[in-house]
Amino acid sequence: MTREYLNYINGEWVASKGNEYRENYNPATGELLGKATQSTADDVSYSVSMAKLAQREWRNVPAPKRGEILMKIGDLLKRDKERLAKILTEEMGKVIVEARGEVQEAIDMAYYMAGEGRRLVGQTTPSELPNKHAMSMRVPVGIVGIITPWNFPIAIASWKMFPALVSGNTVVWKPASDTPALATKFMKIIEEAGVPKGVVNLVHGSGSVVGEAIVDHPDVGVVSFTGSTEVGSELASKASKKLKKVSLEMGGKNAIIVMEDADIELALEGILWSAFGTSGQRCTACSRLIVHKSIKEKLTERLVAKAKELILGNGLNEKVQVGPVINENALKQIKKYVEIGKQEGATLLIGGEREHIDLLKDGYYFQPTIFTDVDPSMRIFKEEIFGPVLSIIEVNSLDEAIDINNNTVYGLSSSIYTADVNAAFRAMRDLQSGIVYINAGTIGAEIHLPFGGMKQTGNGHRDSGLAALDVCTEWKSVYVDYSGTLQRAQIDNN
Ligand SMILES: NC(=O)C1=CN([C@@H]2O[C@H](COP(=O)(O)OP(=O)(O)OC[C@H]3O[C@@H](n4cnc5c(N)ncnc54)[C@H](OP(=O)(O)O)[C@@H]3O)[C@@H](O)[C@H]2O)C=CC1
Ligand SMILES: O=C(O)CCC(=O)C(=O)O
Repeated sequence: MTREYLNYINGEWVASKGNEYRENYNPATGELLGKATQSTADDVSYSVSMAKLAQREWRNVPAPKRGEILMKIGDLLKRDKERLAKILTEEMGKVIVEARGEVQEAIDMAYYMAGEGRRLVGQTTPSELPNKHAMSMRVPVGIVGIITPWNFPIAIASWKMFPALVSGNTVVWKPASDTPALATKFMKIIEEAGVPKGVVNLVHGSGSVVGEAIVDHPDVGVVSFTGSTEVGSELASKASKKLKKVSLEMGGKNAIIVMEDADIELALEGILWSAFGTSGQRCTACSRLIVHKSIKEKLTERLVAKAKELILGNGLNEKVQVGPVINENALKQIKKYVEIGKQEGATLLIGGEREHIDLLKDGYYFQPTIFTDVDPSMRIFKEEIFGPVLSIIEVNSLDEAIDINNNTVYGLSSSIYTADVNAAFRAMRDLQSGIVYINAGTIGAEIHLPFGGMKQTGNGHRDSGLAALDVCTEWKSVYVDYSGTLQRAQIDNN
């Protein structure tokens, strides 16, 4: 029997009245997994009204109690970690070990934000006047609209949802159309943890209907989005006309720099997993390798040999290292860029084709692909491909490497391999990206630090870490005058 994924609105599992469904498939095998209800703008409107009602009480639940509920969510995610990881691999394709790692991020985020329930610190300051108290506190914005992508379907949702909940907001969440099964299982855990009805609402459906309705709704105070630059910038311009707060986390064209004094074995591992892990479908994936001329040949040779040995296949098999890409469109998009690279004059060293695996004929596999002789004017150097495609660029100095790293409209993650502490500190200072790694690849962010990028990767906001609270709260400054007399600051009596 085909599984049905329903909306969860005001504590009830319901299908959209529109009565339309979208099927979801296992990208490793082509197997039909289930079908998700396709919601309408009316469903969004109903969920927003329920979220609004629920927020009246939720905002007054003491924050430590809200934190306890998040703690419970963390416990349940931990209990069901293996089941969640399996659903994630089946639906999205990433290999099981990465899926476990992603679920762990949601667990970590739940516990981290649970602790925030006992902090949520504001400031107290001296007043200019006698017998007057001055302080500031965070207050919830109200309703947070969350729109998430398929590549990290539970981690990114947790980065956005848990800060919103602990600070007293309610949520309307639209997951990606390609990952409704995991969203449903996540929502069931939230329900089981005792989150009151209406506090988190899940609405399945397309970006153009459900996503836009969330952005358009006047009662949604914040929209937190991760996905493509095209959709993010479009959505932001609409929302900003309504003076909404928008947090955007979008593309990347991340680079690893390898200097002549680097530990080559270490660098090879970092490059391999940053470029080909998750089939290159991370916004932090490394798609540009900037190598010092003196070691380029040796590094390239070793890298190609290692990439050839990667085992492609169904990520449920523990031995598999690279799973499929998300769908047929992704395959086409990646192949298109391979052809562009060839036409632009880059040299294809390995890969470049769809991979057909005997027993997995309907899976969407793409070979790990490496280009060399790439220059910064090429589209494969500049544009996000979101697949297992790496471009190698040769440099003569650290200055040149940093310039090339920064020569992109994006600014998410950068890395440098070097044994020179001076070079490491210069890179830390000068690389224009929200995340910098020294002697590690471009992937593997931890939840207690801010996650996000500079330039066109985002709009200045961050997921994760304490910075995530800034997205879903406002600052309120409060003055308490207990002098019993009329006193006014900033009136000069002298
Ligand atoms: N920075 C990152 O982490 C990510 C970047 N990307 C980039 O985006 C590209 C495309 O991936 P994709 O997942 O399709 O990204 P999209 O930007 O299309 O989708 C991200 C989310 O936004 C929704 N959405 C789509 N259109 C609208 C709209 N008009 N208004 C509101 N919400 C909308 C999607 O819904 P639906 O699923 O229904 O279309 C999904 O939930 C990738 O190739 C990659 O370059 C993708 C994923 C993550
Ligand atoms: O690799 C990471 O650090 C996180 C990646 C991620 O969240 C993304 O690609 O969307």
